[in-house]
Amino acid sequence: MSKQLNSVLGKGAYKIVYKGIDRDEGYEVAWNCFQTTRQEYADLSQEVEILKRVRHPNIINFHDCWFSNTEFIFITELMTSGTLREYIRKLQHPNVKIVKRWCRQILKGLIYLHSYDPPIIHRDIKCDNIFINGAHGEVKIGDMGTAKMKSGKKYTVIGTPEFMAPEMYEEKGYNEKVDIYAFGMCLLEMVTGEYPYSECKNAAQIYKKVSLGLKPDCLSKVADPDVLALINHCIAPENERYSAQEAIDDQFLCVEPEVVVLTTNEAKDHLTLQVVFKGMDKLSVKFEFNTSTDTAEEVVNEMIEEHVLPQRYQRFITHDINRILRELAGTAEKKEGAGHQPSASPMIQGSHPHGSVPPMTLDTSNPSTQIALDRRNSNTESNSEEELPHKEYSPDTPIEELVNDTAMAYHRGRDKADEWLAKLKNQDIMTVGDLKDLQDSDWAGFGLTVFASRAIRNRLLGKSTKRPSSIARSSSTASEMI
Ligand SMILES: Nc1ncnc2c1ncn2[C@@H]1O[C@H](COP(=O)(O)OP(=O)(O)OP(=O)(O)O)[C@@H](O)[C@H]1O
Repeated sequence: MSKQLNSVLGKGAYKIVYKGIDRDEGYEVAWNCFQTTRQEYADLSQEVEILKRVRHPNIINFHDCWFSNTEFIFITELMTSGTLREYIRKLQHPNVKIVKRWCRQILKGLIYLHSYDPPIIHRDIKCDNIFINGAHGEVKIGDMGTAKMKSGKKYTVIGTPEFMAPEMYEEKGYNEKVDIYAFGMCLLEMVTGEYPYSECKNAAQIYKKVSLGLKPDCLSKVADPDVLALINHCIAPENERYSAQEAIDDQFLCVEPEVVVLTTNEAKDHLTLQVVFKGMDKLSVKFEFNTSTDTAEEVVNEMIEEHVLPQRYQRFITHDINRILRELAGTAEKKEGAGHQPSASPMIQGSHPHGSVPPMTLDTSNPSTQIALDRRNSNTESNSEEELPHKEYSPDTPIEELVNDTAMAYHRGRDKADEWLAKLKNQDIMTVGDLKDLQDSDWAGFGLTVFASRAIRNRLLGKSTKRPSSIARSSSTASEMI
């Protein structure tokens, strides 16, 4: 149950938003008050049911709602750093990196909404409805589901004229692509700092321009051809317009991977490497590399075949692994010249690095979803499940039992089991019952590798997939997430 606090977070044309506190959990929330009648509230029951089911890291969470007096009150996640619009004004011209980050997050939210059957259409995407949590630069879509509440009120147009696709003005009906049109206008505002169609004095003028197919004046100020192309794909006529997935796959938003060295063994011939996708904090692909037997080309091809990496990064990642191997070889030679180390052969494309390892980028900032690819040369771990007898776990079985059985089934040592346990316990998972009925997104939040998640789930569900790391079929491969 939440309690309203007196501080006003903001006022819009339709609602006042206060800060509130969730009395049970102790966290702060946004307390939204929307003037309505009991009948209108009752008419919204279907929308409310949908909103309660919507759960995505890039969409503001809807917690609870009720009718009181003349108000529809709904409690949502609190965002601490204001709206994207305020940020754009503050930063003047946000740099391209930030713009890409924002866009990817907004589009991930839209991909999620549009993947419902029938698709959930936001209908009022604009920079004032996109919120930021400054500390992590997290971006979330807000003002969900209010389009229907607002219809029939004194402002009859649903949406905001500047961001409304031409088909929204017509009587013919529209689909989820109206959100992509509005996203295109948001991107335009992000890169120019101007509200689209600011040359128009009122909604009627905007309507006239939009229905004549005239683009906003500030579009001519977009200098970057990639940005311009993406905006144009988003604000194109409905039948030519990008879907949310096509927009995120656009060249401008393509993420740039980088390969980093995580660990090496003492002989320096077994490396643990990681492909990190810049700007995609939660995604990385970790894999073993044996410099005696592997080549960058082979390893990358293998990961592409397993659908762990998208084909389009083949050249880039191969090149980056070879760069690392050359750097290792270079350091080895230097050391050799200085007489500190035994001789080292030049180490290009999989020859032997016997020299010492140079200081390399060690990315420890990325604890979350890692795809641990235990490749064929890994001499420590294997992914094939041993035929441990199937076991039914009752809900009150301590989580230790399930995790230890899983580790044993997949030949993982005590250390691994302890690492998995710590992560689960950190999220208050104490018994097998706590794991039942969890959604994919809950599992992703544990910070376990995809391998560990799948292995534990398989064990829990009594599945023997033989290859829990069969990343091609996993729900969060790089290729699906990028
Ligand atoms: N979840 C939230 N966390 C923090 N502040 C919020 C949140 N939701 C809304 N606000 C604040 O309240 C203000 C009013 O909310 P909002 O703009 O959604 O109202 P509205 O009446 O639906 O809007 P509009 O006039 O755009 O139709 C926002 O500008 C923002 O400052």
